[in-house]
Amino acid sequence: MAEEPDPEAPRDSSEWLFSFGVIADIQYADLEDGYNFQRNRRRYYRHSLRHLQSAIEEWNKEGIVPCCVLQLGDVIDGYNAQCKTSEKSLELVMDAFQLLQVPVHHTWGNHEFYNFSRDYLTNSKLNTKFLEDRIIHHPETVPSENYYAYHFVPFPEFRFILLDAYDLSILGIDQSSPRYQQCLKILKEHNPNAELNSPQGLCEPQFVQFNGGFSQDQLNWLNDVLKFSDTNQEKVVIVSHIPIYPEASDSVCLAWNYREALEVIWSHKCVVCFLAGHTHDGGYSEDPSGVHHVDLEGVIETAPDSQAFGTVHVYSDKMVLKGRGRVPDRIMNYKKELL
Ligand SMILES: Nc1ccn([C@@H]2O[C@H](COP(=O)(O)OP(=O)(O)OC[C@H](O)CO)[C@@H](O)[C@H]2O)c(=O)n1
Repeated sequence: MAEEPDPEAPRDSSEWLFSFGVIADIQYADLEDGYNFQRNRRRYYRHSLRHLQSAIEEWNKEGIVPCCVLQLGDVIDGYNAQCKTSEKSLELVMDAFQLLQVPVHHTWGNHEFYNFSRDYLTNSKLNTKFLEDRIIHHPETVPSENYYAYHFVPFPEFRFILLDAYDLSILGIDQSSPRYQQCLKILKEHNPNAELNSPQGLCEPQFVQFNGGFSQDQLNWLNDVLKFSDTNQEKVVIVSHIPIYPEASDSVCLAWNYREALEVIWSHKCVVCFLAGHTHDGGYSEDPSGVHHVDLEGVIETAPDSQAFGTVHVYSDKMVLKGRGRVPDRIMNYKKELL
């Protein structure tokens, strides 16, 4: 287990344990290049599939293949819905993932809901809940079926938790449902704009339609899993499409109730890092409690001559993100309570 995965990495006394891959915001569509809403970032809809394929080739070729890949959401672009190519595009992306030698854990982002209903996603290949681990005699750590979240153990004493950042959202749900009405009420209470995607003039600019949040039910479940991890000296990685820490994201691209999620996380010692996508520009910050927040650079806004993915090497005292192309390297030391 002590073999060094990266021959160029500085050698130190820490022991390498395992590695995993990360990739975000592929947003594939068979379309010419376009731009983001502000028209200041180019989007490479067609080339994003090539970027994914080359990431998979590189992961498969790594000396020690990562144990799994975390796909941080927005796998195909919302334009597919307008072009009626949602299923075809999803199939192409899934065919690419099929070539990966290890399991992929899929997170759901806003573009999943532009293309598919929640019910459709639940029955699709983007539902990787079958990869979850159950903790015997701890029913409180079993997630509800009302949201798409689960946890798994890729390596002894490490628990990964996938969160559903659109658990509170008006995307992907039937407009006649009580849940839709409840979420629309929350959104409108914080956003008086006629265009609910617009953050203009908001004191809490994250309250836009293309974001979402975590229900109390999901936060209670997260709290119970983290309590178990604390008790059992586990180290935890949390994965969500939407970021929750303002210093690592722009103020618009945060989860509606990011403060509540932070409160839960900060009441436990076990969390090492929070990995998210959504912002496309990327970001990083270590919060005052020592949790590392990484917002991964999005594939969709990555020029053909660059790349956007990474491999996280997990050691006994830290995690090291080795980024490719636009994704910078990050060293995430464990808090002293975890050593
Ligand atoms: N200020 C804005 C921003 C966006 N919109 C509209 O909202 C929809 C989603 O936007 P889009 O940029 O496609 O969402 P992404 O998930 O790709 O990116 C998230 C962040 O924007 C990245 O910085 C779309 O219909 C936009 O037109 C808006 O109305 N006002």
